[in-house]
Amino acid sequence: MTTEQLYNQIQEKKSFLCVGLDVDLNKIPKHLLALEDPIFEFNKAIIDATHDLCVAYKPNIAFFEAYGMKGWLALQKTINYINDNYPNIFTIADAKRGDIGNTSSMYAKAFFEDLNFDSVTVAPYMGKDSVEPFLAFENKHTIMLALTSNEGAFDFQTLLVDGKELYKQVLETSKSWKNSENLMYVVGATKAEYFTEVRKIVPDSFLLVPGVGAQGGSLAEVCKYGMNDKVGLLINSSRGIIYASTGTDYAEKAREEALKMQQEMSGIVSLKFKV
Ligand SMILES: O=C(O)c1cc(=O)[nH]c(=O)n1[C@@H]1O[C@H](COP(=O)(O)O)[C@@H](O)[C@H]1O
Repeated sequence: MTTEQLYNQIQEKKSFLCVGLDVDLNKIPKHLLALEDPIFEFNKAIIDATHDLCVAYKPNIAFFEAYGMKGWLALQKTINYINDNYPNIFTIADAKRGDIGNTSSMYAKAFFEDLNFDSVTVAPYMGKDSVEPFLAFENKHTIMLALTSNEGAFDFQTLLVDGKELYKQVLETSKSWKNSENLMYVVGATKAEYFTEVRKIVPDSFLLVPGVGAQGGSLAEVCKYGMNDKVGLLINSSRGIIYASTGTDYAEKAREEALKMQQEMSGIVSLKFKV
């Protein structure tokens, strides 16, 4: 998918919501556990209930890998279900990969070719040759961690290197990499005050913004400081949407939560573009 197609979808749906699929068998409604593939059945119901309100889905790979072969099969069924039924929706494999070049190439193949995701999250710690193999794929996107939503972000990401915070160095340096137009960046919603600085370095890039909902970040604040001319944001909520209810009405309640976010986004988009 191209960023233009993603932007068109944002305009059409008046939404820049990404629903995170972080499926934990201890948290999903108990009646699903009797089914052959509870993870997929849970995802399918959430996707069917929210697809018109969001522009992206982000399965977090850890939540599938934790269940071994069954989990990986559920991941494959989930991505195929989205691609077959809602092909306009942007898909993010939240895998936070990155390794020496030839290994990164295999990670990229796994998520872009075998599973056919539109994007994958990547950690920048190993530098240029660990990220460029992901960037080589046309119309696929590499979402690199810049400033994360967790407390530990302050351990390294904001340390000064040559008088500049490390996350700023990461953003700046990555712009010189081959095919850097295929980069997007993760910036946590819990750090809204940093978005102004981020936008000075990457004014046009899409930012994946986790941390609203369960982690307490504010959608309005992120939009105030982080939005660009083309919105340029994908705001993720996982637990706040998918675990809105633990009863048989879980999909309905997930829709209600997604709708609340979409309505807030619709107001912001309409105001910004005066539509
Ligand atoms: O890359 C991510 O998606 C990510 C980066 C980050 O800085 N913080 C963060 O929470 N995430 C992911 O975003 C999701 C947030 O989930 P909730 O807090 O339940 O909305 C989880 O899948 C996290 O792994």
